Amino acid sequence: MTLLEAKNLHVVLAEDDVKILKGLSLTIGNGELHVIMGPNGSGKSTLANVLMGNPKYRVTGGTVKFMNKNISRLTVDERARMGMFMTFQHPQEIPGIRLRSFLMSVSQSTGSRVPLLKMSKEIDELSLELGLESELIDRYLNVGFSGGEKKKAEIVQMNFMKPRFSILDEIDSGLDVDAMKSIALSINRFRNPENSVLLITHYQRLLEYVEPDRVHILIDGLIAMSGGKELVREVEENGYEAIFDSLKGV
Ligand SMILES: Nc1ncnc2c1ncn2[C@@H]1O[C@H](COP(=O)(O)OP(=O)(O)OP(=O)(O)O)[C@@H](O)[C@H]1O
Repeated sequence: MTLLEAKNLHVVLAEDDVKILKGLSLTIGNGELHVIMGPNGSGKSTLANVLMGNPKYRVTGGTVKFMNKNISRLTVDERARMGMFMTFQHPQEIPGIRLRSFLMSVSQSTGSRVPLLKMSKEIDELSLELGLESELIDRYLNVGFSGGEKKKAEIVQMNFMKPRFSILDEIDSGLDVDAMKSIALSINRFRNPENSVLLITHYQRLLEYVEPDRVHILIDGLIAMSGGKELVREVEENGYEAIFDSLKGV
């Protein structure tokens, strides 16, 4: 069953009408993990932001459906309440908010009746699993965290909130080998037939541990090619030039 369907998406920057996505279509089924790769500036983060409803971007054509509902007019908050979640390429520092209390209050605001002690224990277990010091989950969110610690904190949030659809924007950037492996294993443990994931990455390394259902190459605002894991290897070996050339029939 389809979980997310973007059809013929045309997107510009809200402030100056610069075209970024130029007719992009993407369908993701329940339980599937899709990977998006592409050259710098091709529109990967824009796609992530548009799916999540960031008002910096204006959709000038096309539709986005989530769980069969047209969500094009919904706010970020409304999309999050429907089960959409996004991690950021550069997670922001949020002084005043601690990860543990933030997660517990989000959970309560969505009607969870799980006792606080049990929630707190789950947060500890998830952090331990990722090798994130428990001291960090009681510190202000991302304040003074290293790059890798910020990414791990994002994955703790995903695992705790259990969103139907997670967009992971360069979750692997700046990670050492061990951190990369623990994040990959955590994504694998998170996967189930109900939860879908869109993974944006530049590298093959994470995909040594995470098995994608589909890989898409985004070039100049469009999905230029889709396929299996072999596409990742092709990109790693030949770069995007070879894909450009094959599209032009060179
Ligand atoms: N908020 C913004 N302000 C100005 N330009 C933007 C903004 N967001 C995106 N762009 C421009 O849109 C294009 C696509 O950017 P985007 O960040 O989506 O690319 P990307 O594929 O994620 O790149 P990278 O691999 O470098 O992260 C780029 O030319 C970028 O400069």
